[in-house]
Amino acid sequence: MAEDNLVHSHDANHPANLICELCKLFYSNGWVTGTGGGISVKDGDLIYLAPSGVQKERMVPDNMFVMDSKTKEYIRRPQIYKPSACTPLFMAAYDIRGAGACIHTHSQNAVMVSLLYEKEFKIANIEQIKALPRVTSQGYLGFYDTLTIPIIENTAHEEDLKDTLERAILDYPEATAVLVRRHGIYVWGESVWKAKVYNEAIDYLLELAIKMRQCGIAPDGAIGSEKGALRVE
Ligand SMILES: CSCCC(=O)C(=O)COP(=O)(O)O
Ligand SMILES: [Zn+2]
Repeated sequence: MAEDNLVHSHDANHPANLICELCKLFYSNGWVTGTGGGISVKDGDLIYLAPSGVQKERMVPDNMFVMDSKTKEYIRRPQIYKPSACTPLFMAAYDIRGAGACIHTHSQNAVMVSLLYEKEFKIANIEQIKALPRVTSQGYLGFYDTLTIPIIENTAHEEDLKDTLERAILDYPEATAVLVRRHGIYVWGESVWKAKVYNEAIDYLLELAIKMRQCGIAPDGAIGSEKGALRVE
């Protein structure tokens, strides 16, 4: 294919190589098993997308789709595959937030939290929150800040999440992620590495919140509110 030079590179940081490397890592964390989930990367005007319905940990750069972000047309399109069903959702993060990469996982922590909370997930006063951006202003959240992630309802088909995901992105300008009930999470960032770190930090906080609730501790409670829960004096 004439456009193969768009995905063939010896540079480990080339988007086509990064998508394959990161999907292996995400697979080992249980985030993209059974073909679900994935990652898209934007490089200048080019958007790199994985194929749909494939084992994400076994992909090679040659499998990648490349879209022109301005015309929204594919300039590389492997014939034996369809592009990821997450493409319209990744586009929402690029078009509305100017993201540099967007990750979708089927993390069980994300699914579990979506079952425990109604409209939004909140957690406060935990050190790991400091890995997450303020988004509407420079810098990162502080230890005493509250992280809020909206939750949208799932749909029968991934692409049909587009309108509600876009609504949530607009309604929660400080969010860098959206949870999808009974499904997983979308996390984006200014660059591929920031998106990766945000996704890791959020998953840590989701897992922690589940454990806190199991112990009767409110994840968004004030410091000291845990004293009534379990503490043995
Ligand atoms: C078991 S995967 C169901 C579809 C889905 O939720 C998903 O994330 C698949 O994305 P793909 O990139 O394979 O179209
Ligand atoms: Zn999915």
